[in-house]
Amino acid sequence: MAAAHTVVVKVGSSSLTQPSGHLDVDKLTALVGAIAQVHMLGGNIVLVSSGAIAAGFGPLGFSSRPTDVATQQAAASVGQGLLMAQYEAAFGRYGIRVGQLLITAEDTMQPRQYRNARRTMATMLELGVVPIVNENDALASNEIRFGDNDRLSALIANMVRADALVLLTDVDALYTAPPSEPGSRRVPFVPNVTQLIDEIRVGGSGSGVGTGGMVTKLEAARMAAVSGIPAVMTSAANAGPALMGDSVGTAFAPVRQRGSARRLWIKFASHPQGTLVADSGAASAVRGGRASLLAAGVVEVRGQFAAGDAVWIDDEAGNHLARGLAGFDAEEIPHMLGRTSAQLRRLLGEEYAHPLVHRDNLVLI
Ligand SMILES: Nc1ncnc2c1ncn2[C@@H]1O[C@H](COP(=O)(O)OP(=O)(O)O)[C@@H](O)[C@H]1O
Ligand SMILES: N[C@@H](CCC(=O)OP(=O)(O)O)C(=O)O
Repeated sequence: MAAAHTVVVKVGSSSLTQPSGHLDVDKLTALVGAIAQVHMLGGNIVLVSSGAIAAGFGPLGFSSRPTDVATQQAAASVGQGLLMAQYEAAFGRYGIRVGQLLITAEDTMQPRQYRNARRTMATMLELGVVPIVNENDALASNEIRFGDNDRLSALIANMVRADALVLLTDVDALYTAPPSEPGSRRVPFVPNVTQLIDEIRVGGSGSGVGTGGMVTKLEAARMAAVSGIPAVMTSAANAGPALMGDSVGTAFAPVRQRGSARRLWIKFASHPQGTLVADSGAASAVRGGRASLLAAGVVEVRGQFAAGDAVWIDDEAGNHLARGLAGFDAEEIPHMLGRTSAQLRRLLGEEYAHPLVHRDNLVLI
């Protein structure tokens, strides 16, 4: 961490607000102080900040976080402005400019939006601006929204080629079980987060304002790890020591070289809307990696989905082999099953002579 040049810091709702649903300006100011210190030492920081919904519901007169999506979106629209006003003022005391980026899950997968977001953030960093990122809650549709910002922060870390990801929350570390359970123990280091799962029991949010709890934080750590990015998870109160490289919280080692953000999204963040069942030949081709799923090797299609939606690819025994983005709507696929590309071209036309899932859009489980 001490050697990292570009760091993505994610802070959760519970670390920025009071339980009443109003922004806790002292907490926000303390966080900004820690980030400003790194910035003044020449480090690049991208801040992924939650808190729009939590900051918006109190001023709108609600006594607790709304549960329906439309009201959450309205609360986020109110809260996002309040949040940015506080960040502008707090960073302004150090002479640091901030800029807002509101991103949807689609932006992290569509190549053009992805490139634009990456270029904008790179330019902001060159200009000495601290980008402050949140999910575009007002626009994100229910089926595809992240909801929490943990996984979004891992995708942003991948996007800006960060050297480290810092997840700040209301608990000081990962524990062997939800910390409210007696006997749960602190876990200081996770050498391979992709293999962790059996010994650690994780639960949802404990705060009433956060979303996702430890489940999505571990997913974010896993996404970072397979992108070659180390992660640290600790409480927002430990932001300063964590950014300075002190051993606080839980450190997650990277397990692999950097991969593409699009494939990370498909593997960890997409919501499959249906299933394509592969015959034994297609199943072994998919398992082997780098193969597209052709209609000739698919025996069944289940579910309602449109071209571009995520689907499971299963074998005939019902095992999940992979996730991918469908190349066609579910209704189009029954006419295509079992046919080769040449047959599809002849019978249905050139636009059908394509894989059901292209290998660039297919990720093994
Ligand atoms: N094994 C675990 N170790 C640590 N915290 C856990 C664990 N399982 C569940 N949690 C809960 O996850 C919460 C943090 O998630 P969340 O409330 O979504 O925070 P944020 O708003 O920062 O994203 C903690 O307060 C804790 O109650
Ligand atoms: N984009 C939402 C994030 C929702 C949320 O609660 O996230 P988190 O606190 O990171 O679990 C917001 O700003 O309110």
